[in-house]
Amino acid sequence: MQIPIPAGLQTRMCVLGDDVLKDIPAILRQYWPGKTPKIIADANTWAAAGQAVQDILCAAGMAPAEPHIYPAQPMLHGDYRHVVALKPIVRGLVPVAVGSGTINDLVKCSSHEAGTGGYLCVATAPSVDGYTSSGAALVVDGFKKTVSCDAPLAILADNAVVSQAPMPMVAAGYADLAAKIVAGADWHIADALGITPHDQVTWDMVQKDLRQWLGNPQGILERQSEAMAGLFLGLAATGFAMQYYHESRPASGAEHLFSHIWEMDEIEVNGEAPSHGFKVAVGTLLATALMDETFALSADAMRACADAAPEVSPAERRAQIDALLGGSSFHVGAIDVAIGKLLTGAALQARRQQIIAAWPLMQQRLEQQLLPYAELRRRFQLLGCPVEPADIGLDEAELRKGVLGAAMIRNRYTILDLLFELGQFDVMLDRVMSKGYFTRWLPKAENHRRGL
Ligand SMILES: NC(=O)C1=CN([C@@H]2O[C@H](COP(=O)(O)OP(=O)(O)OC[C@H]3O[C@@H](n4cnc5c(N)ncnc54)[C@H](OP(=O)(O)O)[C@@H]3O)[C@@H](O)[C@H]2O)C=CC1
Ligand SMILES: O=C(CO)COP(=O)(O)O
Repeated sequence: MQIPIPAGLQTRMCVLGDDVLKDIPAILRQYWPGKTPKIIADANTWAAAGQAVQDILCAAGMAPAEPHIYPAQPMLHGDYRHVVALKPIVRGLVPVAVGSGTINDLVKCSSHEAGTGGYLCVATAPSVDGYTSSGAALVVDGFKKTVSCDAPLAILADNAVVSQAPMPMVAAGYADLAAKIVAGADWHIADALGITPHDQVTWDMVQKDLRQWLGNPQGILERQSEAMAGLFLGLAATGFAMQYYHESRPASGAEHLFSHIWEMDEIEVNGEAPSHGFKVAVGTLLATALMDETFALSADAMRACADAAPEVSPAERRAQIDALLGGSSFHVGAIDVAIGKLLTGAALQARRQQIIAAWPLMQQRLEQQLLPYAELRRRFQLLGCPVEPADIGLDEAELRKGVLGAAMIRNRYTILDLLFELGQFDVMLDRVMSKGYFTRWLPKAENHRRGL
């Protein structure tokens, strides 16, 4: 199946199908005539598809370079330091990324910076929406950000490989796709306030068929071909939306920001970092709960709460940032972002009025947009996604830190900014924590990381 590519994107082809790896030599000759391919994989993805691709290249007389294979352990992370190391390795060659989100991001960024004229991505799991996007989600000097870089020229996904990927990776992809529901709600909020207006073409790329792609979790659990294809198609379409929009707003809202804080804090469960999609699953439930609690209030009730809430001065905000993130590698970045977007005085009052005026519109849009919390949780549970903070190694303090810190690290207007500006951040967080949305946190005594 040729996955449709919106006009004007860098990506030239995206194929999901049976036995597609054999087409790789022809694709390489078409887009990179006369150049030498080099596979970048890790031990797991080498076994899943890398060796097969190398054999196909050799059999086709393409004389591929020696593959670059990362060990399976310690697990590879999307850290910019790997990009620095990879750049000289891929320079002058055609990089062929064989792997999932991390390998793809490392190859995407290093190919771009080494000027290879693009790269070929061979996806090995339906675990993320990043294959088709034009950014790489990387930790740069301790700060998780999306680094802008060219998208792959071609993406191939072989059914036999992606549909046999480990179920936790499939579930992670489902959660990354389900996150687009709540990320869309965040965009509705920003649009209703005139801060980030919708781009209809981008919006439709993600949201038009989203409920259909997500609608058969049982089929995904059973690895039914149509349901699996829908999952991959949805993730690919979302990546294309990021590529088209030139940033990740169509794919990410508060739920991703929570996940970034937890990733930067290197949370672990049983000694392993939970996957991107698993952190996003808990983030998606958390953001849904925050939105449900917030918009359960009428405009009048929210106005009364906001009127009684004191404003936060730059010095007070700075103290909050220092207290929460001081000593972490992302402290300085957070100061720039969070102080930069802080509203005070007349500007804050004007924003509060604007929010209250747009309240009925936001309520109506979010009611249509959001999946009920219980249904979202049921689907995640069915697929084996985490649904409780303890499932991804969070104690109560770390969960709170994710929410408070998420509001400090990105200049993207979400429910978190709205709550902060209304002076209702702590109130709504306390409600979510006390009303049974979550019941299992890691006991503080078991959290040995960083002396939390
Ligand atoms: N650029 C963007 O727009 C986006 C980027 N991301 C980023 O993607 C990263 C997460 O990617 P994700 O795919 O979840 O995880 P990883 O790429 O980190 O892979 C997790 C594990 O799965 C293994 N694996 C992959 N495919 C197979 C397979 N077919 N069979 C067996 N094992 C397999 C990998 O092996 P091995 O370790 O050997 O590779 C690895 O051990 C994060 O850094 C996230 O921020 C996420 C969304 C969007
Ligand atoms: O992970 C992403 C989308 O799934 C990228 O989003 P961010 O903008 O939060 O980095």
